[in-house]
Amino acid sequence: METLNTLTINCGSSSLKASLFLADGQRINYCYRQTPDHHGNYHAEAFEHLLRDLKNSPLYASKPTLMPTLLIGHRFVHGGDIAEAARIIDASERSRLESITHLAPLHMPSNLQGVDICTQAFAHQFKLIQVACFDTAFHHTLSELAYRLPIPKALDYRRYGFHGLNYANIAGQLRQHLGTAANGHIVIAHLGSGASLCLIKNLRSIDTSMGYSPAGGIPMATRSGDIDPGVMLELAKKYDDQALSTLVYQKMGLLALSNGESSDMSTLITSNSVQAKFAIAFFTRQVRAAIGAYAAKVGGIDAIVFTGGIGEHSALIRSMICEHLEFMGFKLDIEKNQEHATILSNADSKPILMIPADEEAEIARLAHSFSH
Ligand SMILES: Nc1ncnc2c1ncn2[C@@H]1O[C@H](COP(=O)(O)OP(=O)(O)O)[C@@H](O)[C@H]1O
Ligand SMILES: CC(=O)OP(=O)(O)O
Ligand SMILES: [Mg+2]
Repeated sequence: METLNTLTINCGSSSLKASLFLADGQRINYCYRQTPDHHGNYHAEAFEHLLRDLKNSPLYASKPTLMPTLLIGHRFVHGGDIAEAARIIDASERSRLESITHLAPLHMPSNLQGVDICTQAFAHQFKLIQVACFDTAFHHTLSELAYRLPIPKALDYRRYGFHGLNYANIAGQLRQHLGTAANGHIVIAHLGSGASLCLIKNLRSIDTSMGYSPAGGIPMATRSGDIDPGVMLELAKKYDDQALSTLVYQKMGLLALSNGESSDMSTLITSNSVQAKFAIAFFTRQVRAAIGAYAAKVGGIDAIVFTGGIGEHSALIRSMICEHLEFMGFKLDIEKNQEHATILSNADSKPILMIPADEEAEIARLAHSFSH
């Protein structure tokens, strides 16, 4: 396969992460943070910073006579009903993606904007190949028991599941850490600004906490996760569509549980307030409950993997989640947990791992399949 310079773009709900994978094997990472409780177009400023930084990157270092090809892989949080992990972004794919934008309003508008910004910034200097890589694709292995919602089939809503690019990348690394045990029942807890869990078996998704949209599942920075449909019915009487969407995606979760103090976990951890402690206790209890539910569904789980900004960096949150999981055979090693080691568990515990999220590596791998 021809190796091309590849740029990956990943708009998270609190960040813009990009990586440049250069043809010579070099990798350069870029990360720009923003508060997730902004309205509307909140990745625009981050894109400006990225373009400025890319101007000074090795991408522009050589001056070839022919127009070089640049492969750009974009993380698209929602892929809709298609099973492919990635697609070339042509006019028809673009309009298909536009038609499902409302299903992930914190991500999809920025995902599409990223494509336009890249076209404007690079099309005059590079031959562009832009590829959409889908978070939903990893969950196409879910059985009907896992993807059906308890509503009439004719309504045609299902569980899609998200964070799949990171789950796929982690699944690809598990054999190296666990050997054949990697084929067991493993819960991956992706705890970032958006948060979800995935139960895998034979390295494939068999259940996941997010549902039809990335608003479902466990509570997140500003999203509630699953709540009583009766509450939604009451809220629908009080708010119009736009206000209700803003409430559900931007004003709930940790931000609401901490009575508005912060949606950011590291800020909550450093706070001494009662409401910050309450939000943390609520979050960790819900993550633990999701792990327990998966264990009960399949008769026990063999390993737990923490990933995502919180899962990677917070020893406190990991220890609060694992505190009551000893009965399932999971015990953290206090020192390894503090050191953020890859294997966090005690010698007499089932494996507990920490694997950094690297959606970019998976995006680059998928994009490369379109390089010729
Ligand atoms: N050292 C830390 N301790 C606790 N939380 C942290 C730490 N570092 C990052 N986080 C949290 O990780 C979250 C962001 O995770 P990330 O996966 O980067 O989000 P996203 O991809 O959705 O933008 C924020 O809540 C942030 O506070
Ligand atoms: C799907 C999702 O919520 O992604 P992120 O955690 O990057 O916001
Ligand atoms: Mg993310």
